[in-house]
Amino acid sequence: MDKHPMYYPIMADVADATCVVVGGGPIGWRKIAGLLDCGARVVVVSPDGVPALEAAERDGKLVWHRRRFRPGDLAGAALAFAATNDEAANAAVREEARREGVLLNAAYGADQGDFLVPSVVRRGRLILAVTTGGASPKLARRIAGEWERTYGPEYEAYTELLDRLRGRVLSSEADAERKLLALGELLETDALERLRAGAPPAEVEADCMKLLQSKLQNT
Ligand SMILES: C[C@@]1(CC(=O)O)C2=NC(=C\c3[nH]c(c(CCC(=O)O)c3CC(=O)O)Cc3[nH]c(c(CC(=O)O)c3CCC(=O)O)/C=C3\N/C(=C\2)[C@@H](CCC(=O)O)[C@]3(C)CC(=O)O)/[C@H]1CCC(=O)O
Ligand SMILES: NC(=O)c1ccc[n+]([C@@H]2O[C@H](COP(=O)([O-])OP(=O)(O)OC[C@H]3O[C@@H](n4cnc5c(N)ncnc54)[C@H](O)[C@@H]3O)[C@@H](O)[C@H]2O)c1
Repeated sequence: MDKHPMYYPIMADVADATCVVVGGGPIGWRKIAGLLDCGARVVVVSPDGVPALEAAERDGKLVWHRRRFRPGDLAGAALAFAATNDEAANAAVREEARREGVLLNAAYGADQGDFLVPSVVRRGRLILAVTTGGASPKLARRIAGEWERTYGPEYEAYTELLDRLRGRVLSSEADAERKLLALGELLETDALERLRAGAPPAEVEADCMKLLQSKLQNT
């Protein structure tokens, strides 16, 4: 078996980071759309592009240089994306990324870049991401599809509820041992089922807190 990279998974905050996407076809656009969703400053280099790219430029959402890639285009970039259909251009982007120390996503082949874009399910702050390391993007997509069904929209409110409850437990007056006990109970309530059934989050939170209070007080 070939040796594959031991990818180090991270969740990157790209808000206001300059991300250069080279190539404005459907694949380049998929990366651009994902970056815009995360608040990145997107710079596109491509002689032409899909209609959605035209619209995004018109709306002032990104900067688009309508020309072929040239050395210097990655200056100041935090991340770079090579998504052209031209082998020489993709290789030129790769060379410059190496030289400049810019992390590169190579849409044309997993082994050509520094990082991969996974398939993602978002439920607010809860983010599920999966990759096959380039073996089968379709399998990654399928697994994310399964997660879509398992982790429904209620998980967004549930995650926020857990965050608030956790904060309330940690900032309570109870001693450390009782806090730990209460934290251990956080996932043992019926909050998820109730949120799924449409109960108001504030009501669920109040009931959960009552339960946790008993752990914080009488042990
Ligand atoms: C997850 C996702 C994210 C995204 O792109 O945003 C993504 N590919 C997605 C879908 C997808 N891509 C392809 C198909 C057609 C079926 C097939 O070929 O299997 C489908 C299925 C579909 O569209 O349903 C074709 C394809 N993909 C790559 C190559 C080049 C090569 O491998 O040589 C070729 C052949 C091109 C050719 O024909 O020449 C390369 C990459 N694609 C990756 C990510 C990275 C590895 C991730 C991993 O292995 O897990 C990597 C290495 C680089 C990267 O782009 O980061 C996105 C799902 C989005 C979602 O979840 O909605
Ligand atoms: N990662 C993935 O999921 C995935 C899926 C399918 C294909 N791919 C790969 O991604 C590549 C792009 O796919 P696509 O469907 O968007 O292709 P496409 O041919 O529709 O678009 C390529 C874009 O690159 C631009 N381009 C060409 N030469 C350039 C240069 N020198 N400088 C800047 N821009 C240049 C073109 O003008 C065009 O806008 C494919 O060739 C394939 O290798 C990746």
